[in-house]
Amino acid sequence: MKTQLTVIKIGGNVIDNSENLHQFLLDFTALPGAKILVHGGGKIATELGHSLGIEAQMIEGRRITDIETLRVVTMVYAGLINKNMVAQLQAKNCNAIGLSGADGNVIKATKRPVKTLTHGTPPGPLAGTVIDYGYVGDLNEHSVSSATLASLIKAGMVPVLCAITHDGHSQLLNTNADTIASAIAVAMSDIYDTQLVYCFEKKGVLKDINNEASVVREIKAEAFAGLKADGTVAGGMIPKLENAFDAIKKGVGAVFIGKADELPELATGLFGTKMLP
Ligand SMILES: Nc1ncnc2c1ncn2[C@@H]1O[C@H](COP(=O)(O)OP(=O)(O)O)[C@@H](O)[C@H]1O
Ligand SMILES: CC(=O)N[C@@H](CCC(=O)OP(=O)(O)O)C(=O)O
Repeated sequence: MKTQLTVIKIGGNVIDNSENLHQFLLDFTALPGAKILVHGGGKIATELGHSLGIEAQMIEGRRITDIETLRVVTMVYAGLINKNMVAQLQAKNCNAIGLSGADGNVIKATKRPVKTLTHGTPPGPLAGTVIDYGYVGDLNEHSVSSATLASLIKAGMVPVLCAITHDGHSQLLNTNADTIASAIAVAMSDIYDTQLVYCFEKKGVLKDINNEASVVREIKAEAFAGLKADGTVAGGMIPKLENAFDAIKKGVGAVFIGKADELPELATGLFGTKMLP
């Protein structure tokens, strides 16, 4: 029987609130079994960029990352956020080790080619637009070194991954943190019985975005297109659900989406939204 592993992703809106982050890291530390933390930080990168006169440009939930923006996101994700999070976990007796994808070659990515959008989300205004995302890294099934992550876990450490990857030729790349969490969960499924938990600031996927009591408890893959078409899920929730269903399809045991301050209940499936194949 495989050992259990929980891959947890924490979003930028929670990281931006020190009280919420402190409570989340306490709950994360208390979570039993092997675990990996993946963090975003998009909101903080946008704010820091703005203060430096570098304005954020997002297309379909992904940041256009020119060379100036790459510098900002590297400083924010791999530096400020990652190291603060590791220090806070260490203070809670969790032996965290902070990594970018370049460290130990844990995540190798490929620079996204310039592409023509075929559809847009929702379909319409962006169709046919040629987009150069710049220094954005795409992942494939060979990107994550599961053996290296497993050896850190076996040595008693808790890997904490940021959204910076590399291409193996000295180039750092910016990769969406939801995508990193999904790819790690998929790769680790070869070794562990893996579950993936997406934590953000809402109680789950909501039927009505303004009503926290409207959590959709389970979503089947086949229902996703309809939820997108009728506008129930929008913005950053679209790539999150794409990554969640991708993980389920590729062998991750369970995927949950929900509120960061309900992590214990979320990780046991009591609260939040569960993805179904
Ligand atoms: N049906 C929905 N339920 C919950 N959130 C939704 C929904 N549709 C759109 N969203 C939006 O998606 C956002 C989450 O995506 P994102 O900001 O990328 O997450 P993260 O904080 O994890 O990076 C929420 O803050 C919310 O505004
Ligand atoms: C390519 C790309 O879009 N990368 C993301 C990585 C950070 C992230 O995903 O942060 P959240 O989880 O807080 O949104 C970005 O720069 O916004």
